[in-house]
Amino acid sequence: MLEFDGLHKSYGDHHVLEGVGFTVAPGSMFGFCGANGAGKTTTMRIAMGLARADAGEVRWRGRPLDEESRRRIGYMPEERGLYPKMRVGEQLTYFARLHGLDAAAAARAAEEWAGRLGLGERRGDPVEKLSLGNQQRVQLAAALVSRPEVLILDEPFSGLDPVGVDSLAEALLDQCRAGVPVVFSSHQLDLVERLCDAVGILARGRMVASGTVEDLRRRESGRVLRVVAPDAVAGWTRDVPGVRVVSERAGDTLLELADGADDQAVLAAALRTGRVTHFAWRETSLVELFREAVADPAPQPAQRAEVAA
Ligand SMILES: Nc1ncnc2c1ncn2[C@@H]1O[C@H](COP(=O)(O)OP(=O)(O)OP(=O)(O)O)[C@@H](O)[C@H]1O
Repeated sequence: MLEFDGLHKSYGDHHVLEGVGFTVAPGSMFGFCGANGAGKTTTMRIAMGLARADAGEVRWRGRPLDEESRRRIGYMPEERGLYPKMRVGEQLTYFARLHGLDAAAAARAAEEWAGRLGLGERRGDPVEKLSLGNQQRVQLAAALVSRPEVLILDEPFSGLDPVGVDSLAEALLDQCRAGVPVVFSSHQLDLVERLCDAVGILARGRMVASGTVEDLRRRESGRVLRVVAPDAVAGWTRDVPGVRVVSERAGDTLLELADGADDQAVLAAALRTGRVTHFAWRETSLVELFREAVADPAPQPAQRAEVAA
């Protein structure tokens, strides 16, 4: 297990992390989400020893990470760290050697990863001559080239075109299948939903939601039903208890049902308006779950009074 346990970090009086914790099992892909400035990079930098936690620790296989175990982690920093004038192939070989591969194994791994990430023909080019997206691929290859036991990647998909996204996604899924735990941060929630078997959402210095996307859906406060009844007029659900209208347009209605509200009573009310052409629970997207999780909690009455005073 890769365990992030009770991480606290402040810069001056700014509490960035206030007890962040999550675990990533071998062979699983963890999507680390949160608004800009939520603390994702800080969390990853602490894991890599580039920032010091005020409290808490990160463990791999039950032991706190140290310099030695970090050499077995493939890390892709947000601020990217390539040598612009060095050729792609040399650079990858260099990173592989830094992580302990011998010269022949490093050269083989560099060639393999350049090929797998679509950089085969660019091996002889200096990095600075590559487009940003291709530099991104080199950075990822640099994280993979040492056959890491763990992958920690800070926004690896940003700036990639759809083909780049697919080749990176395939490479990461391969790593997972080989038993590597993968953590990556991303604002591309559709991608996180597609690739990750677990997701964590960071807000206000804590993980406000974590689990599988299915878990998060189950924990959601209400369930959303879509009903299309072309002849219905606005307010047709008025008499059904526990139902809140989310949106209503030309007979196409989204409804949030409180726990215990009767969906069959909704159907009966819809049928009283005429034809019903669609009646189904709607799957909440990760984007909606994210919005709900990071929304500021409503202030308590006492706090409201303070604000008003
Ligand atoms: N060295 C530092 N000194 C002071 N404040 C810092 C430092 N590093 C990070 N911060 C602050 O910590 C907070 C969290 O930053 P961090 O980069 O970890 O967020 P993030 O979730 O990765 O954001 P993004 O999605 O925008 O990359 C921000 O408010 C940032 O300004």
